[in-house]
Amino acid sequence: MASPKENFTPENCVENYKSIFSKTALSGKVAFITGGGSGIGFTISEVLMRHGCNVAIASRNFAKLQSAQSALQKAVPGAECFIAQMDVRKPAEVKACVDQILSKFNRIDILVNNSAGNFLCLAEGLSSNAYRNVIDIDTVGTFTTSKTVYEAFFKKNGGVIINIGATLHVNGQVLQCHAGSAKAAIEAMTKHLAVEWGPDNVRIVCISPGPIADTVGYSKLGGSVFTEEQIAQSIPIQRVGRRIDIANTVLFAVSDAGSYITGTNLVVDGGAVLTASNGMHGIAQLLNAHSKL
Ligand SMILES: CC/C=C\C/C=C\C/C=C\C/C=C\C/C=C\C/C=C\C=C\C(=O)SCCNC(=O)CCNC(=O)[C@H](O)C(C)(C)COP(=O)(O)OP(=O)(O)OC[C@H]1O[C@@H](n2cnc3c(N)ncnc32)[C@H](O)[C@@H]1OP(=O)(O)O
Ligand SMILES: NC(=O)C1=CN([C@@H]2O[C@H](COP(=O)(O)OP(=O)(O)OC[C@H]3O[C@@H](n4cnc5c(N)ncnc54)[C@H](OP(=O)(O)O)[C@@H]3O)[C@@H](O)[C@H]2O)C=CC1
Repeated sequence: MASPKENFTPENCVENYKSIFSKTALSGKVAFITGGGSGIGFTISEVLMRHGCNVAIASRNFAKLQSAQSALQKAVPGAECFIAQMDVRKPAEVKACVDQILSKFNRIDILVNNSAGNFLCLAEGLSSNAYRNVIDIDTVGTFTTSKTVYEAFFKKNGGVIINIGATLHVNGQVLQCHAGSAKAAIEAMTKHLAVEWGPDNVRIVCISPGPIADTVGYSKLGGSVFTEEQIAQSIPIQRVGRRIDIANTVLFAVSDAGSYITGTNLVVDGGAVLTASNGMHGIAQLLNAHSKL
């Protein structure tokens, strides 16, 4: 079976990227990727650029965005990467960021709501502030950014919104009450917005990854405790996900090939959610040994 176990260059880009799509599939388009300076968001940005799309990436850490921009421009000189600092929890910063992107490119065709925060914690040990903070970043941040882009551009011109979800809420994953609740709401929001904004030619698609190696999420949520082989054994496809798996799915969903897809959730996890271990005692005891992971 073909495995996209790609190698990364020192700049974290995909080495010898082989596209299944035409390299001009997204020519002339502009994508706004929140949290595009690292992990899954970085590879989504790279893959969209490799198909002719200019991108804008934004998050809190400007130095991280600068180094991502320089790596992306080096790997894909034919497309432009614009960076802006913003916190998705602050509507004024999101609005200023969208205004900057529109003054730079005059358009936004694709929004990827990828920014998120997470950690492992039993509900019993979670403060209300910690729960609220994750909901603020993931769920409210997704709503604020979607609404801001809709009002500023999509309402008149149409567009595609990709919400990066997760499968945590499907089985009530232990240690994930905060993030599972946040991602469940994102999945629901995807349907509500698809219904309301469909007539304006706006599609909204949720893409929910399983465990994705080489990411902050993976190492924070158990990937640094269990080996890749241990995690792979529990997944029907027998390997952990790679960033490219999610980036290629985003490419498909935003391309013309995905033009009739809206209001749905694409789970991209090799079947992991079907067989994921979720025992309070096994996982919680092991991981609780690493308090505040
Ligand atoms: C799912 C796995 C379950 C079990 C594992 C078992 C086996 C699995 C094996 C492998 C798994 C491999 C992969 C996982 C699979 C799926 C993952 C699915 C979803 C992933 C979702 C993600 O979002 S990943 C993205 C990860 N990236 C980040 O988190 C980067 C951004 N993060 C941050 O900025 C911070 O971490 C933050 C979220 C805390 C936000 O920072 P900030 O706004 O500065 O917040 P603070 O002021 O620091 O804190 C606010 C309150 O939160 C409390 N807090 C903070 N950290 C913790 C912690 N670790 N534990 C408990 N509470 C915490 C903090 O104390 C504050 O509350 P107060 O009451 O004190 O004010
Ligand atoms: N990794 C995995 O296995 C899985 C990941 N996911 C999802 O994939 C997405 C990417 O995760 P991953 O690549 O692992 O992790 P990263 O930590 O690399 O990505 C999260 C990004 O969000 C940004 N961010 C965090 N808080 C804010 C904020 N308040 N405002 C703006 N941006 C913010 C971060 O940048 P900065 O710090 O500069 O703000 C960072 O670039 C997330 O939505 C996550 O929930 C879902 C399932 C599995």
